[in-house]
Amino acid sequence: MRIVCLVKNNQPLGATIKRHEITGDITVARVIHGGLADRSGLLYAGDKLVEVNGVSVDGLEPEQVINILALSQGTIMFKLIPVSDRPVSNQTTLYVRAMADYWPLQDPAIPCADAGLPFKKGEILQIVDQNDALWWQARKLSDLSACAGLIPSNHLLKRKQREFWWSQPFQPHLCLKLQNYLLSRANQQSCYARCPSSCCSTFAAPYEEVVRYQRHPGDRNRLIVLVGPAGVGVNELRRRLIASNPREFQSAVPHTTRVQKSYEMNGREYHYVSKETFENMVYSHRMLEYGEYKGYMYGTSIDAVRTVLDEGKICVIDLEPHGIQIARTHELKPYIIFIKPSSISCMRQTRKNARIITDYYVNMKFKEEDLQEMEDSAKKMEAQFGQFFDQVIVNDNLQEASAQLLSAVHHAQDEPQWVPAVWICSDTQT
Ligand SMILES: Nc1ncnc2c1ncn2[C@@H]1O[C@H](COP(=O)(O)OP(=O)(O)OP(=O)(O)O)[C@@H](O)[C@H]1O
Repeated sequence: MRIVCLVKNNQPLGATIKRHEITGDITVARVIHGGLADRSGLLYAGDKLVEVNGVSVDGLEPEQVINILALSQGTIMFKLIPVSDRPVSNQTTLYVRAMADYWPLQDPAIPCADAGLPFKKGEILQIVDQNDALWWQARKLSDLSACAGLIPSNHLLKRKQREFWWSQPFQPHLCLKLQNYLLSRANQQSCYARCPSSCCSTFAAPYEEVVRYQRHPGDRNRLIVLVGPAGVGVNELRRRLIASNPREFQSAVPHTTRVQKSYEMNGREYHYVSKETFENMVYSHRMLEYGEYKGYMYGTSIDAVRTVLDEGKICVIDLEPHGIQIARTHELKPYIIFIKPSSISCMRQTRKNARIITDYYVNMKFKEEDLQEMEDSAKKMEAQFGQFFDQVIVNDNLQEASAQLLSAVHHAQDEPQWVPAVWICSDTQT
């Protein structure tokens, strides 16, 4: 038997308790890393509680013991039987990117909601304890000095996603996308990204292991991918970036099956290929995205991106969000920048003289519904793909957005970044 005294001082105890399934004893279920109990070094997972502040826990429910603990101020005295085999901590710290949001206060299954760590998709988490198959302990990268919190394990979060998915009304999944090889993404016909499992990624891993990556000056540049709703200014920003220094920045030359015009040069405006060649490229997964317009195929190939990168330049392309997963490879190491519209009231001012290309009109003024559609589409993109965005630029003032883009592109090449561990650890492409 051991007596343990902890001074609470309005902070949580930093431990959870449970009833042992076989013996019915109240035991310490887990000690939260960095919390009061952990820092004291006096409480361990598996310790059997006998008394709390002189009250026997025999026959009490865990909730009743928690109530006693919650009401205690100042010093808490535990009488306990120490666990015979203290867990040896041989865990390696792991960093992951959250691919889903998590709100502990809305999760009835969490052992202690107050000990939960809420997070949003895209946030980097430091996993400090995976001893429990269902509940891991983690900190946010943005607050590593804080005490850890409980998060659902990979397995558990996946199960939750699956349950949530089944509880939703059926919605047919369309992998149809708009495109911009010709005039505009807004006037496109059918266009497709290769549809990997990610496109139907309802059950994709909820956490992605990441590592810190610093590109060496001799390495290839990272591919820069711009994503945004039609009309937001992706093309304008890309054009301005390339025009600012064409020796440094370049776009990938698309492929097409349409006939070359007299003033065009093969490999400059497009790579002109036969339908058969184009289809072969699609089937051999060499297209990042492709589409059909007026009976001809258009697409951006991985080879075209590689050509730019091999010249030592920074390749800047725009992709529909469904194409992000295809571009996310060990070879291309894409840095994804989301171009976000500013508020509708701001756009009414800034887009007064701007022109949009629609299904029927080229160079048409933005109407109120175009701005609304842009805002709605941006929200959907963020909700579905926000976890992949390395940077978000609000395109309000064009000059400022261009300057931010330039700085983001250099940041991507020169500063250390969190990237998927498989890009670095594996020799194979992912
Ligand atoms: N910040 C801005 N302020 C004012 N006008 C802008 C701004 N950003 C873009 N524009 C203008 O808005 C129009 C649409 O931009 P852009 O063609 O780049 O859109 P997009 O995102 O590429 O969409 P799409 O592929 O449908 O054309 C263009 O006339 C462009 O000059």
